[in-house]
Amino acid sequence: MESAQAKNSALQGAGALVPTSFEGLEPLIKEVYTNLVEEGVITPIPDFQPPPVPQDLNAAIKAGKVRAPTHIISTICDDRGEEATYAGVRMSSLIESDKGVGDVISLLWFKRSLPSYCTKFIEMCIMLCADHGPCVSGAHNTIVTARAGKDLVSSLVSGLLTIGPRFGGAIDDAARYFKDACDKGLTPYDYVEAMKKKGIRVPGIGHRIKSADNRDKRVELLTNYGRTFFPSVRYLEYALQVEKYTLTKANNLVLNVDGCIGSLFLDLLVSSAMFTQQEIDEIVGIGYLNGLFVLARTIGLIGHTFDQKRLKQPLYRHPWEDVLYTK
Ligand SMILES: CC(=O)SCCNC(=O)CCNC(=O)[C@H](O)C(C)(C)COP(=O)(O)OP(=O)(O)OC[C@H]1O[C@@H](n2cnc3c(N)ncnc32)[C@H](O)[C@@H]1OP(=O)(O)O
Repeated sequence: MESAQAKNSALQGAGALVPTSFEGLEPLIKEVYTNLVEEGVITPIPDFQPPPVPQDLNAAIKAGKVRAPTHIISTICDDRGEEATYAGVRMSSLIESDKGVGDVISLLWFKRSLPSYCTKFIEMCIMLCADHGPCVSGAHNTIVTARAGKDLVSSLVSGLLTIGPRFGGAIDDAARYFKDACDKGLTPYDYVEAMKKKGIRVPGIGHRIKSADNRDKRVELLTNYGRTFFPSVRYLEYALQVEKYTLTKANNLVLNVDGCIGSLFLDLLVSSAMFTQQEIDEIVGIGYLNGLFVLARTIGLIGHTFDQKRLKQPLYRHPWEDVLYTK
C-alpha cells in the first residue's frame, strides 16, 4: 500500500492535471481520505463524502470554491484564526488553565492532551537534562564556539551536533532495544549476550563517570517518579534487570539517563492507555524521544554561550602538553 504522503502528493499533483475539469478527482479524494484515516494521520469524519465536483471550473473558481493545490500538509498548529491553536487547543486556554511546557509538548509532538502525571514527567526530563556541566561534549563544543566569537545560534548548534549515540542521543535506541527484548521475553542475560555477539553496545547502559558507587541522581529521581505515578513500569524494571546483569561485568555499566528515560517513556506510552499499539510503534520508529534531550540540553547550551560572552573569554586553544603527538 502506498503511504498517505504519496497518496496526498498524488492529490496535490492532481490539481495541476485538472485545468478545466474536476472529473476523476472525486474517487481520488476518497482514496486519499481513506488512506489518511488508515494510517492514523486524520481522525475519521462520520459519513465522509468527497465534496461535490463543480461542473464548470471557471464558475467554481469565480465562486471561490476552488483551492490551489497545496505543497505543505500541517497537522499540529493552526495560525489562521485570531490566535494559534496547538493540536486544536487555543493558546489562551492553555494559559487560562495554567498549563505548562509539558502540555505544549504533548500537544505539538503527540497531538493530544496527556494526563498531568505524564506532562509532569516530560517536564522532569527537560529539567533534569537541561545541563550537566561544562565538560560534556555538547557544552564543550558550545563553549569553544562561543569563545571563537561566534553568535548564539552557531554556538548552540555546534553543541547540539554532538548529541548522538554516545552522548544524549541513545534514548530512542534504548527504547527500541529494551522494548524488543522485553516483548520477546528475553532474559537480561540472553539480551546482553546477543547484543555482544552482534557487536552492539547496549543502548541506555554505561556511563563515563557514573557507576554503581557513584549513582546518577537523575536516574534515581526519574525512577522514583515512574514507580510512584505510572500505572506500570514494566520496561523500566526490565532495564534495571539488564543493569543488574551488566554491573556484574563492569562497575560503570549502569542504567544511564538515556536508558532510564527511554524505558520510562515506553511505560508512559503503553500504560497511559492514550496511544494505540500502532501509534507507539510509530513514535518509537520515527524516534521522538531523543527530542527530549535535544530540547532540554538546548537550555543549558544557550546558558553556556551567554556565560562565555559575559565572562569575555578569549579564543580557546587546547594546550600542546595535553596532546600526544605521535607518528
Ligand atoms: C546522557 C548520556 O549521554 S548517557 C549515554 C548514552 N549512550 C548510550 O547509552 C550508548 C551506550 N553506551 C556507551 O556507548 C558507553 O557506555 C558510553 C559512551 C556511554 C560510555 O563509554 P565509556 O565510559 O567511554 O566506556 P568505554 O567506551 O571506555 O567502554 C569500555 C568498555 O565497556 C564496555 N561497554 C561500555 N558501554 C557498553 C554498553 N552500553 N554495552 C556493552 N558494553 C559496554 C565495552 O566493553 C567497552 O569496550 P569496547 O570499547 O571494546 O566496546
